[in-house]
Amino acid sequence: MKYKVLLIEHDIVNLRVLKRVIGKANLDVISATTLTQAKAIFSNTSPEAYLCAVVDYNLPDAQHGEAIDFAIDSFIPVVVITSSTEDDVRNNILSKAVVDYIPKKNAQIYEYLSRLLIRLEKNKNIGVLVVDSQRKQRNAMTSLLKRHNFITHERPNAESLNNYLSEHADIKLMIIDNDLKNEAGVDVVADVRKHFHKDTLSIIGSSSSSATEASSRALANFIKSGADDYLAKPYCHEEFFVRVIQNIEYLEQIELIRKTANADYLTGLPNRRHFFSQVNEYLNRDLEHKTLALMDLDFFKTVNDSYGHDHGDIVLKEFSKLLAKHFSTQCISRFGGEEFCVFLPNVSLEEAIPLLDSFRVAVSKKRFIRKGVGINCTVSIGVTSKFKRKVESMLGYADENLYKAKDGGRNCIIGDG
Ligand SMILES: Nc1nc2c(ncn2[C@@H]2O[C@H](COP(=O)(O)OP(=O)(O)OP(=O)(O)O)[C@@H](O)[C@H]2O)c(=O)[nH]1
Repeated sequence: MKYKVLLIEHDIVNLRVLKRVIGKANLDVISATTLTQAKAIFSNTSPEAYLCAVVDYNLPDAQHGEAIDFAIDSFIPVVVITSSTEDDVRNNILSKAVVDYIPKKNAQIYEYLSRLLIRLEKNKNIGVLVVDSQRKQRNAMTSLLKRHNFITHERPNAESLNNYLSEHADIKLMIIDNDLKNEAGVDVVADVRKHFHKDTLSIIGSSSSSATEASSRALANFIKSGADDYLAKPYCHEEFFVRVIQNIEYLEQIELIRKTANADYLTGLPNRRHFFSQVNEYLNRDLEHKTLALMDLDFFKTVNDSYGHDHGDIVLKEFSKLLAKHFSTQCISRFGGEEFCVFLPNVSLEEAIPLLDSFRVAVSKKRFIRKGVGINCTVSIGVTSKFKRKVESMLGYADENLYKAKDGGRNCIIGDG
């Protein structure tokens, strides 16, 4: 779903630039130059369709931030932009439940806004769990989190916490108070860490000790027990968001590194190393059937030589998409060059051959087009269900069959004889 952003800005030049920035973030812009106009537009739509509103503090018909109140009352998160440098304007803005406040100083604000919009959209799929015995504290945190579009979860204690986390895969961050009714937060963190690794769940410990020494002891205890960060109460909103965002971004970076390490650079398919680790997991499960197919595009050198390397790359990418579509529930991989592999767990050789053959036919019928030039390609496939302890043995048998398929004229499948 493509979200909308309600933009209320009276300066025409700025309006044009902001529209471009928001459009570039792949969001639909609904713009108005006055509050009256914004109200008229908004009356026909539901707030759920909006990611946020970007609102100028000073509008011709709303000179003191009234447009902010309108957006908040309409349940849309608000980002305020203003050219005012006065302290009372800043204080007035920050006294309202806004997401952020951006002074119109220089061109950098557009870059900042662009990153903020992307963050707000991503947050819609990210859950944050607040574990605190005090309802007031839980409400204060969840209301701040909702402002930034997070999915919020609350628990008054640690009862069945591991089950709750397992059942809610959207939760990427847990903020936990140390003074829970029947347990210390640090002990709960130590237990949670037995089941949820730092790569998949971030934890911020929290406590309301007013003494500096006690607070720094709580921090050390939390970190030693497996938390990633610490938030002392009372906290200011900006510190709260900085810590939340930093911990979420850390997880996103880990995820990005993991994806990059596991993917083939050209096609995005799992690479050979990742394929081996996936298949080995299946092999440890003692499956009834195990089938593996090795595939190789036919005369691919001729494709490169006749149409150029770029066209060859397009063929490899399109072939990969087709492979992923046909074998969406199996383990697939680009092994390198024009060689691909599919592991079909719990599929017998007899069941696999028609599936693989329908893929072979689909490849032979596809026109791989680049810059208006279309070419056809075929694929040879060697398939096996023979297995001796390791995946490498299956690859050896599949390779022998692939060799026979090439030798037998290509564009065909050869199974165990
Ligand atoms: N465009 C492109 N070509 C690649 C890539 N990796 C390997 N190749 C090319 O794939 C071709 C493989 O050629 P060969 O091993 O001779 O095999 P073939 O021409 O497909 O012939 P058969 O396998 O016998 O049907 C070579 O020209 C490689 O340069 C790549 O990432 N992109």
